[in-house]
Amino acid sequence: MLKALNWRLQARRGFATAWAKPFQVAIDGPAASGKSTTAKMVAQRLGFQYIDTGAFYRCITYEVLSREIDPTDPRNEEQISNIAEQAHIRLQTLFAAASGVSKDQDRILHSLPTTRVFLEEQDVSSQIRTEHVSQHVSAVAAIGGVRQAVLQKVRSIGAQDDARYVDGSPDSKSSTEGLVMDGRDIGTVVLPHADLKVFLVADSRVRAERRLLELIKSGATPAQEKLDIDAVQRDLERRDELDRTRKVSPLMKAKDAMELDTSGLTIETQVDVIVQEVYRRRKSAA
Ligand SMILES: Nc1ncnc2c1ncn2[C@@H]1O[C@H](COP(=O)(O)OP(=O)(O)O)[C@@H](O)[C@H]1O
Ligand SMILES: Nc1ccn([C@H]2C[C@H](O)[C@@H](COP(=O)(O)OP(=O)(O)O)O2)c(=O)n1
Repeated sequence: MLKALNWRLQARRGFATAWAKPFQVAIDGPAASGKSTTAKMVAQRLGFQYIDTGAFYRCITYEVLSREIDPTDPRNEEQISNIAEQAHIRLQTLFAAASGVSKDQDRILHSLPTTRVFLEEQDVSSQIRTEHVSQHVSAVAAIGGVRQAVLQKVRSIGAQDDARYVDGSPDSKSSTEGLVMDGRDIGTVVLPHADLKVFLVADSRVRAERRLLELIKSGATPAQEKLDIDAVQRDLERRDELDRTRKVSPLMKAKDAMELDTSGLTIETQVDVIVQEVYRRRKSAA
């Protein structure tokens, strides 16, 4: 009843002002399945806010490694949890000018929104994406105290009651209309009542090829990073195993999530499937 009234109001006043609770899209899945690329594009197409929860775990890992603390030693768990609790992390997503719908993968990637990540107001966007951080992040993310601290930080963004962490896009309506959040436990723990839950999967060889291409494009030559396709695939599978088997909020598909295998899909198609599903659910809730 209340929902129907809201949707009628929406028709008259526009989506941004009518719906008090933003439409929540939760995207989970294993490493390099396409979560962040898809989530950013969905957010851009719908004018929604985008929150990369993996960035929080990466920032904490970066800080832990900078202090030369071993994240795999259980004796360090309390110290690492304290670092997580005290860390001030802020995301700033900059949306590109409306690019319309394109089928050209390079053009699509070029017009992707960019997320800058600040740790204690220092821009650490590139430092948190190194292989060194990637190799240790699953161990840090498995610590209960770290998950508790990150959960608190990202939930407060999801509830829209703390603007400190996300500056949002230059388009202010994006933070009120809806929200796309990606990670490992968004549909199961962070946003259990999300309006749409998506679980992205892809063959591990395909994911390794994509990740390798991404690393090469970012300037890391295979020789520098000692990378080859088998090593990248092994590392992705090792991280997935750690993420799936940890005790606290492991990576898993929520019962009510829609599974999407991106192995044979173009980026444009996977974005389109989700955007159409958001439209369909909005319509049926009206
Ligand atoms: N359908 C697709 N076809 C080709 N490349 C893709 C596809 N989906 C994602 N990618 C690429 O794969 C890489 C990993 O995607 P990303 O979104 O970073 O994954 P995740 O956030 O799940 O780790 C990126 O370089 C991205 O551009
Ligand atoms: N909600 C989340 C998000 C990320 N994590 C963990 C698991 C991942 O190994 C790391 C990094 O996540 P991120 O999404 O940045 O990693 P990939 O881009 O998929 O390689 O953080 C998590 O446990 N829960």
